[in-house]
Amino acid sequence: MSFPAPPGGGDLPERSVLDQVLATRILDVLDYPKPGIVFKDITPLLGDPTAFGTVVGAMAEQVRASGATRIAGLEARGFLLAAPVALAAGVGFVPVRKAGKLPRATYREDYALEYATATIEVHRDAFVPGERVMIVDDILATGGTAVAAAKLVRDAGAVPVGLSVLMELGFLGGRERFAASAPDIGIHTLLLV
Ligand SMILES: O=P(O)(O)OC[C@H]1O[C@H](OP(=O)(O)OP(=O)(O)O)[C@H](O)[C@@H]1O
Ligand SMILES: Nc1ncnc2[nH]cnc12
Repeated sequence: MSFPAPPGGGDLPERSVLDQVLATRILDVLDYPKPGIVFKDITPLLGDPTAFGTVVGAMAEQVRASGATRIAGLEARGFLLAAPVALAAGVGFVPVRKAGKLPRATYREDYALEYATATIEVHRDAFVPGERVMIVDDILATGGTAVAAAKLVRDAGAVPVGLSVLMELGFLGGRERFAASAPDIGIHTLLLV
């Protein structure tokens, strides 16, 4: 399978399918949302059913291999991947939402990410006690979001067995930060930059 280069992109060198997704369907946007940030825009990927399907299929395979029975998807961009991955893997989906969006009793966690601070919540009864959960997001950057999500899953009585992300920004140290806080949770990354 191969992906056409974007307009003006020229010929691509020989690459794996996932590397082609990175090269052609995820765009760098400079100085967004703040000066100095290189924002990874995944909207071209979402608009291409072949690329989107490749990513969802690969992440669903990680879920099956992990034995997870539920996916915790992180608002907002994480939802775009986590919901189709949950369906493809045949497991349930639990939304981890930004503060104030869930209607019933929640656990909540404050955190800092690459360019902001935020609070996320999950319903207190979202999981079957002790069930295995895969956390799914689009990007692992500083790791602040992922660390907070793993804590919430534990607070809610489940067992986070993996973190699955489309892309990891290695230079921001999220993997190391996540591993320091949750050494028992495997990190699955499709694309490392
Ligand atoms: O590793 P970190 O430094 O924590 O950054 C990663 C997070 O940043 C983005 O979420 P954000 O809340 O900015 O945006 P969204 O609402 O569009 O998903 C992204 O979707 C990850 O959840
Ligand atoms: N550089 C970045 N691009 C897109 N999403 C992000 N979330 C945190 N850092 C990001």
